[in-house]
Amino acid sequence: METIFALASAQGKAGVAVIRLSGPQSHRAAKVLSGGDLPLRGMCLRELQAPDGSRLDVGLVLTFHGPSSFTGEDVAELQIHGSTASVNAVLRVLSEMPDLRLAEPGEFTRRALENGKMDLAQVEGLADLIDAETEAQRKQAQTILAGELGDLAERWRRDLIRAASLLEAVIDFADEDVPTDVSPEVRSLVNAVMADLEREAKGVRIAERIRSGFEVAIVGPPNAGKSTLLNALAGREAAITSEYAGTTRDIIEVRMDLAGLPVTLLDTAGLRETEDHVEGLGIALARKRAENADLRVFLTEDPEALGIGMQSGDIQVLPKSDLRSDGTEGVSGKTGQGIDRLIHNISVVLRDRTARSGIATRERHRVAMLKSSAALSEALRVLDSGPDLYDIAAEELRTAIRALESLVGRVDVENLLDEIFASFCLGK
Ligand SMILES: Nc1nc2c(ncn2[C@@H]2O[C@H](COP(=O)(O)OP(=O)(O)OP(=O)(O)O)[C@@H](O)[C@H]2O)c(=O)[nH]1
Ligand SMILES: [K+]
Ligand SMILES: [Mg+2]
Repeated sequence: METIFALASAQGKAGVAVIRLSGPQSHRAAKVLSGGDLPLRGMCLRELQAPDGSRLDVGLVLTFHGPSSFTGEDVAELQIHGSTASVNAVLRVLSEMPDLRLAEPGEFTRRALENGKMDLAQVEGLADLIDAETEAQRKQAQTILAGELGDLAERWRRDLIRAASLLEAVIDFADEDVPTDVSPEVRSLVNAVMADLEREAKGVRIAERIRSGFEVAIVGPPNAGKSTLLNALAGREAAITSEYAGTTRDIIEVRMDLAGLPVTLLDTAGLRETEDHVEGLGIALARKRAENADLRVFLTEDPEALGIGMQSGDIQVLPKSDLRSDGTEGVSGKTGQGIDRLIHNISVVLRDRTARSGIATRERHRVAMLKSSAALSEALRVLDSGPDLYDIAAEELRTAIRALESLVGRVDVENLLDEIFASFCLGK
């Protein structure tokens, strides 16, 4: 096994930079760099030296012994000053050592997977955690990283193995009198797993939204103040505003953290009948994107006039509240009046939806769970034909079990690994 190394912290200036090494030569390399023996375990402060004895930097050297390390191999970490030049100097010396090479993106984590330190779902959770920008994303990633999907899959797997073994007992003793009818217990085990699988599969859509962000479209007639509102929500001049009706034509997208939720706000063209060809194109685009968004904010007194249906959870809010003297509630992008309440109302609707997400987070998980569920439903159907077809039902159960095993990467995932690890950053 080769020893790999990489900068584990972010590129660029920082207080501290962490260089990580993993593999059989990692401790020896750290020892050569620090010019002397290292304590058997733990951490020490050392001067790091180039082969000619010149000083590279002073830093902390940490050693971990496999299998009690992130990768499961011997690991060393060098915490040095977070300077681009210091990091490059240490990386250069490492790259000149025999048997050491720069790690590929995700290679440390890949070794952790191969050494059984984490399952495939946890690897995905780790990737999500590193990408997490909002509180909702962080929490979702932590659940997966903690191994909860793996635990759930293991519970389902155990129940299905029990169901299959009940059937197999009948098959094995087909010539003898098997006193009890096993099918009620098999049915009940299978039905319970199927119900779980279907609930989890449904939650994936929401979980994916938490990962990629909810789209919230601002719609209204021209000059309602949509772009001004978008800018106020985003806290910057993302869209052009003017007194000219028909200013916005393209969709303006702003990614933001809205009360801990990842949201992409969409500003759209004002909706009206128009003779202007280009404005008409903008309006068609606005309708399409708004209808497909997760939530619409209708900035208007008359939503019906816009020709887009309000969907469940959609929010209507009156524009330019600063111009209203009648005390009605509304929002003003100009003065900021009502903005906090609008943010609150949007977050309540979205948070209510996030409560419906389960533990599974990815399309890959959904496909595996539906495949498993389809095999289970086939098993139940075959079961109706009585003990003669129990072997076929048992085979369907095994298909369902294999689909669940792919969730955590026990089977059928070789071709997936390159794709998953390619999305990792260097040094992870
Ligand atoms: N008094 C007041 N004026 C506003 C408010 N919001 C926007 N305006 C003004 O109304 C005009 C239109 O604002 P925009 O934000 O461009 O409106 P829009 O809905 O994006 O318009 P289109 O893109 O043309 O559909 C501008 O002159 C803004 O300064 C508000 O809350 N109060
Ligand atoms: K305008
Ligand atoms: Mg606009």
